Amino acid sequence: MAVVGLSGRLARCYCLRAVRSSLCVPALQLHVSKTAMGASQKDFESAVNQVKLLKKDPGNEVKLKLYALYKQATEGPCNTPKPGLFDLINKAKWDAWNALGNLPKETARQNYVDLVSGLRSSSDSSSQVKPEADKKQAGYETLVITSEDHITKIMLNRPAKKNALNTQMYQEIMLALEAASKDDSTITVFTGSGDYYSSGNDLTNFTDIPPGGVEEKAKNGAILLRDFVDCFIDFPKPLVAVVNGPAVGISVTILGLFDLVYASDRATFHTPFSHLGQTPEGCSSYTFPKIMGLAKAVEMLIFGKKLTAGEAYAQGLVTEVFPDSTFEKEVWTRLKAYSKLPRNAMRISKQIIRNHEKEKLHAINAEESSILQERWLSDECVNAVMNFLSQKAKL
Ligand SMILES: CCCCC/C=C/CC(=O)SCCNC(=O)CCNC(=O)[C@H](O)C(C)(C)COP(=O)(O)OP(=O)(O)OC[C@H]1O[C@@H](n2cnc3c(N)ncnc32)[C@H](O)[C@@H]1OP(=O)(O)O
Repeated sequence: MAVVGLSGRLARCYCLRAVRSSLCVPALQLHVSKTAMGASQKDFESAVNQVKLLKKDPGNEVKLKLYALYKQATEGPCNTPKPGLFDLINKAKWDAWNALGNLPKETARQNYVDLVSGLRSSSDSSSQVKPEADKKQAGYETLVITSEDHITKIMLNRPAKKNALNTQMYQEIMLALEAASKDDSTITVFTGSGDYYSSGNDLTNFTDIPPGGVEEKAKNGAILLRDFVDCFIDFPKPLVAVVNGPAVGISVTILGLFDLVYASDRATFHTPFSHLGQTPEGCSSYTFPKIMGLAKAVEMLIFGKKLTAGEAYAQGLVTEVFPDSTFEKEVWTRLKAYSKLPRNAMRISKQIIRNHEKEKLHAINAEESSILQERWLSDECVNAVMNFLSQKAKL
């Protein structure tokens, strides 16, 4: 009976794809609307990315203009109810969008591109950034991104929170992957700052409830999760995880979508899904049994067994383990050598190795996200998250 009920809900969730662009944030809309329009859509997407990288804050008035043009370009004339008088920020956004009336989508797109281009030139000419500092990409708050030696390094940067992934970090990672897929690096590397690689999903993500209530929260979370994991499935260049310390939850599951996983001997790998009333994501319900065999995958994904780096290596999740004392030096020497290999050959080899599974992975990701959408509303999950938050005095 549960299965019948669930499949009905799954079917409803598939239908949600059609309205996805009206529910999610710009970064996600960017991801799903790529094929919708012609040539200038590319310029528009690139302008959307460039906004995130502006070196100078353009100020609220310009931000509202950008917001309004973005909405008009992607959704057309303002079509949402006017926010209440005291909802000041959303009302200002609504007013700006509504003021564009019936401006055609194409014109809005062009105006957006022009506005960003103006902002970029004034931002570039006014900034006096030294070449050394240019290695670090601006515009990210939860990540530190550097490009050097043909390697783009994406470092999770919330060390005080053990690099837990909050909504902003999910969105910034998607943008960073989009940019890295197009930059001139040959390989892309993820790592964590501080003592953790990542403590997984930020459990306070569950506390910020929108006006539509917990159902809307769960629906948006499932869309975000699905788009996030899709970015990893589709990433075209060799993707490397440099696991500098413990890894939990989604930061572990998506390792199955990486091409190399190097771990410090201090790293551990933990997926406490049942403990949290949750279920596997990141395609791990498929990749883990494939990588380590069903028995070991079940131990991790259902029973939450925490693996040491050595165990994760023995089970095929980790490519190689290094002593913590020499970890950084050894790994980066290795990666610098790999990054000099011919870019196209590596890219095409990855395609050959991964492409025949892509469709399957997308379907699995959709199913896992949809099941989690239901789980997040369950008493089991709510109680577990409340428990963590109250222990940490977040409530
Ligand atoms: C779009 C949604 C997609 C959702 C996808 C779903 C994914 C599923 C998962 O990822 S499940 C995994 C969820 N993660 C956890 O369950 C880990 C929770 N954290 C802990 O158990 C511990 O914090 C620890 C073991 C990671 C570290 O313990 P330690 O005692 O060393 O450190 P603290 O607990 O004091 O942590 C320091 C501060 O960091 C905060 N923090 C750590 N992890 C998280 C987290 N996952 N979410 C939110 N906050 C986290 C912790 O609260 C401390 O904050 P404080 O200093 O302000 O108290």
